[in-house]
Amino acid sequence: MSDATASGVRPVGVAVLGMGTVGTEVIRYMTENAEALAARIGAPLALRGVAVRDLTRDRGVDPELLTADPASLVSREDVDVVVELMGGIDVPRPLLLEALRHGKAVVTANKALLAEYTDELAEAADSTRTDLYFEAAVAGAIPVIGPLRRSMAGDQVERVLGIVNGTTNYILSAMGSTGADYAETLAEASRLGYAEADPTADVEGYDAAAKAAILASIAFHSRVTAGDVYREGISRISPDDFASARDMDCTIKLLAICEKLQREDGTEAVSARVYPALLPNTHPLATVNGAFNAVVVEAEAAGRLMFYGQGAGGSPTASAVLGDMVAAARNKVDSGRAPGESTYAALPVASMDEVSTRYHVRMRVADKPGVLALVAAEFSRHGVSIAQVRQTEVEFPESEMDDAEPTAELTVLTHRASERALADTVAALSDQDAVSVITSVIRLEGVDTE
Ligand SMILES: NC(=O)c1ccc[n+]([C@@H]2O[C@H](COP(=O)([O-])OP(=O)(O)OC[C@H]3O[C@@H](n4cnc5c(N)ncnc54)[C@H](O)[C@@H]3O)[C@@H](O)[C@H]2O)c1
Ligand SMILES: N[C@@H](CCO)C(=O)O
Ligand code: NA
Repeated sequence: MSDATASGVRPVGVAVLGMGTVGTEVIRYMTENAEALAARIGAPLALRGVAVRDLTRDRGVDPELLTADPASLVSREDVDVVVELMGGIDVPRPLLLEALRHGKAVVTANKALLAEYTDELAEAADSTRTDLYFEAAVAGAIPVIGPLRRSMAGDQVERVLGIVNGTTNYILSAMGSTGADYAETLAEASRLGYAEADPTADVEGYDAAAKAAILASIAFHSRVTAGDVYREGISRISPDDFASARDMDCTIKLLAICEKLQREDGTEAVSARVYPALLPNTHPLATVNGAFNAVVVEAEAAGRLMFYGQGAGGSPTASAVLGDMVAAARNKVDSGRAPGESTYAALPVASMDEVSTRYHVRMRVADKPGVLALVAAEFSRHGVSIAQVRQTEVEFPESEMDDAEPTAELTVLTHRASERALADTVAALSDQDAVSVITSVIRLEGVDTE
């Protein structure tokens, strides 16, 4: 570490890579609350440099500290903690490896990077016995990585169920309350600044899948990467799906689900998946609306815990980053180290075919004798047990009345069944002449009953 201050305490040197939405807030709070942070750490934080792309912009930071070359900061003698808030994978990956190999503690909010490369980052941190912190990478301000890594380190986590993407939760909440369709609501989310210019990572579930990978790895002491996570986005959810959910006292949420599965041979595996699912209105996650996030953790001894709050935005995300910076800086002052990554359990990742859940299947069928029996027979033939069936008559606009055959909409709620059995049932139903279309298949989560 570098020079001592007037009080004789050596400051903890900090380099911040990236000064965008989150980086700007981190530096602002770090400056405004410098005294309080110094008291909590036992030494002041000293900002040694900030990597930015555009050196000409006034950012309220001493221009001497700005550099367009992040590599020049990561191995500097007077830098102890490297805070990465640039985003992306290819640029930060070698920078953070370099920082860790030089013994710098790393704090990052970069879920995309962590969901692919935690292994090599953790290995680099181990090689110099330094820290790798990433609370902000999952559910922004909400403390969830810290509790899983530390507070629950003595328990056996069985399941993690979360709403971990604010953009999609905003869209689904708005669709549920206004009856608007997906495209209209996405446009509104963009207008309000919730959705990014390219919303693909959010609406197609990639962002949530990265977070699910990080959560599953920590919760089950195993290695799960983004590519291991089964993923479906929300773009096919329609106002009719919400109407049908309401009829069942349910809502629809994009869920990240990480759970331990018992395989047929008695061994255990991890399932990590992201998809929009029906959730009973009585479930604690059903009331999480707008851009908020929440994560429910179920563990053997603790039972069910719920973490709720702001999962995105400059200030909330900065809160998590600053918490990690304080912890990392304290460890530098005390020569301590945070709990590292533990993957001792090395559980394999289960395929989606091994997952079983309940399903809500909507289809349009010919409204004539024998059709209900035929549909029921297909479910039965594939070993899928039906829990409820609802039938409504489809009313056609007057202009189409002359050609229209009598048609019914059938809604079938199943008991728990395997993905494979359900997929086979749907394929068989689609081949039936009496079934004109399978309108939607949505899983039902958050119910304890079979
Ligand atoms: N914004 C949020 O709500 C939020 C929440 C949780 C996690 N995160 C994560 O935090 C990170 C930062 O997000 P953000 O919203 O602040 O992004 P941002 O795009 O607003 O900021 C990133 C900044 O990094 C700079 N940058 C990128 N590459 C650079 C390079 N090579 N050299 C110098 N500067 C470079 C960009 O110019 C930009 O100013 C991302 O990994 C993101 O996934 C963001
Ligand atoms: N795009 C993310 C930001 C937080 O990771 C979201 O909507 O939740
Ligand atoms: Na968090």
